[in-house]
Amino acid sequence: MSEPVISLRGVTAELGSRPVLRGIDLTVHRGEVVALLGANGSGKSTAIRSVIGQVPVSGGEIEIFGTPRRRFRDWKRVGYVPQRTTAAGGVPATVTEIVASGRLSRARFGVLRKADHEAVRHALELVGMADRAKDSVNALSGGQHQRVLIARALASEPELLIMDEPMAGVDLASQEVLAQTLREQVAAGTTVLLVLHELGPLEPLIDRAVVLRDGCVLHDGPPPRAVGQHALPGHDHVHPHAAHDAEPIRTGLLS
Ligand SMILES: Nc1ncnc2c1ncn2[C@@H]1O[C@H](COP(=O)(O)OP(=O)(O)OP(=O)(O)O)[C@@H](O)[C@H]1O
Repeated sequence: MSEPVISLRGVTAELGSRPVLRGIDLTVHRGEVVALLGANGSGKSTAIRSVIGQVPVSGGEIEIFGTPRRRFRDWKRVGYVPQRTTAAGGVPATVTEIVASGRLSRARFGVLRKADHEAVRHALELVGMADRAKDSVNALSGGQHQRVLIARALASEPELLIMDEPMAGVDLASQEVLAQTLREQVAAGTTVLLVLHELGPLEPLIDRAVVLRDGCVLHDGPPPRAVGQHALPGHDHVHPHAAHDAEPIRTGLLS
């Protein structure tokens, strides 16, 4: 197996006085696409925010590209799409400016050069938003905001993409566009960890699913075929690739 790009071992975190991560083990290897699944409040966002350093951990170890997270500085290698939020947070900015902000980590002395501007334009093309480049982000719909945030993450041409529900609020046609974009990124070797509620058009891309429940890993293995009826509490799921005598996996995604 190739080297781990993300590694969490026994990670615990509290928010307020509430234990939110209660000993998470999670490894994502180079080139893998791993979906983080689980019910609302199970700790998915907190887990990925602990990886990018937005949530302090109280125990365990996190490594990114083999470096302890505390010492990791090479953020240009990482693209992050936060859980759905407006791209500018009410600040007046154009679509290009937001996406360009994702390129700054690669720009020397914070100055964008021709190649950087091209990367920004390319990222906008990848998410089908090139025609809105000059528009104010405040004039975009929720799903368009989401696509701009994805373009911002892609603009630094990251080796690792961490995305929190990237498809939230995105219509099906645009989901297909984004799935195709992601497929190309993955084919080019990008590693992906993403929070999802439904596998949807991304399903064929997912190598592994990690299901959280109450801040613990409930399942780490083949993705469930459907995050719907099949995932209801108590439903015994046998993955079609599993051996015939394999133990059913209780995904319990929604419990
Ligand atoms: N800032 C905060 N302060 C206190 N508790 C928080 C805070 N943010 C999240 N929590 C709590 O931590 C738990 C995990 O939240 P988290 O956002 O990680 O869940 P999630 O699995 O991503 O959920 P969802 O599917 O709803 O996005 C929840 O019980 C939530 O109430």
